[in-house]
Amino acid sequence: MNWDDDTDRIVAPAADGEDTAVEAALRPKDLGEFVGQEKVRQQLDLVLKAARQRGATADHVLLSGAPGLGKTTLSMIIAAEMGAPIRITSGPAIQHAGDLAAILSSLQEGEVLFLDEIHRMSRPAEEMLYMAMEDFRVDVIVGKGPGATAIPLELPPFTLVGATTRAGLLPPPLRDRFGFTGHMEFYAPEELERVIHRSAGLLDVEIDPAGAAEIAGRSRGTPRIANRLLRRVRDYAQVRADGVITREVAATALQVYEVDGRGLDRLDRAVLEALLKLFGGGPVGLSTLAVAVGEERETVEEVAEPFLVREGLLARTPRGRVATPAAWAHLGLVPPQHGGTGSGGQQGLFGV
Ligand SMILES: Nc1ncnc2c1ncn2[C@@H]1O[C@H](COP(=O)(O)OP(=O)(O)OP(=O)(O)O)[C@@H](O)[C@H]1O
Ligand SMILES: [Mg+2]
Repeated sequence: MNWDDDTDRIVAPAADGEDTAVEAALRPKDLGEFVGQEKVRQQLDLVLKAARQRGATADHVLLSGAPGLGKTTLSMIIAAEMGAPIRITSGPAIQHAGDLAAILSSLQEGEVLFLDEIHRMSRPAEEMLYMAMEDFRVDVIVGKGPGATAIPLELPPFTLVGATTRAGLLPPPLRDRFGFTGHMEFYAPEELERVIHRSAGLLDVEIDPAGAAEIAGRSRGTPRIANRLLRRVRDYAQVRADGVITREVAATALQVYEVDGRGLDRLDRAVLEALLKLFGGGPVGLSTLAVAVGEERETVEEVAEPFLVREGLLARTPRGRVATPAAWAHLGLVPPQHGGTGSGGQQGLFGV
């Protein structure tokens, strides 16, 4: 398996081709259907209601958060709640200021412009966006060199919804031009259970509460992963069981896909096992750890570690990677005793 392409993993947070095809059908259509994110939902509800009452276009909204938490979904909900059309584009698609000018000048009044991956826009486009957001105006440059002139072009009021997985990468002048910023958090297991029940209903698959809880616990706080695991469990339930997703069906199915009870996959477990069994829990350098699992440094650092750190299973320290007590417990191993000879570290090294 090619781990460098993160999308090969069943627990990858980014969308794969199948997700893209299915997600449209599973997307909540209004704020009421949108599960969890209570704070963002309440705040956004106020922003949108107030704008509607005033008969005005809603303020620009920035949504930040990890992949698969619902940024695209929420942008579509914003448009739906405002009864406005939505235009979808992304930072990487806008390389020249002219690309952006063309989009902006064709917007209708009140339209929502969704700019995904806004942190990946080119600099000149970004600067044009500042003026468009603040003054609803762009300067179209005609001609080149000293003879070039800027022709101001009025824009109808619109709502920019920007999405980013890396809010920290946005230049402050851009961040400041959003009237509201919503930070999307990872979802609690109970919230993911609600996502799973809802999706199961839409996919017409029978699932009991324990089955939903089992999938939720392995979904890494991410609705996209919950929906993906649900689809794989559904396949298993259909082929190997009587079609109903129970706790046992979910657990067995996800074992087949090597997703453990806490949502770790094969790579995550390989990293943890190497850290515990070969290096007594660390500290060990990233490069050494990567060699031990036969992976690139970057793969370990960018693909496996973030979730392990978030789960409190692994810590990054100045001296190297260290396993936490929770890591030993998760793999059912006993940490080495400090001090004595023939310690657990030795046992870890040669024993297993
Ligand atoms: N709060 C939610 N309630 C129900 N389903 C959700 C929720 N958030 C996300 N989903 C589901 O998860 C899937 C992924 O969501 P979405 O595409 O909006 O994520 P994203 O944040 O835009 O991800 P990316 O950063 O990769 O673009 C969608 O199919 C949607 O159905
Ligand atoms: Mg998205």
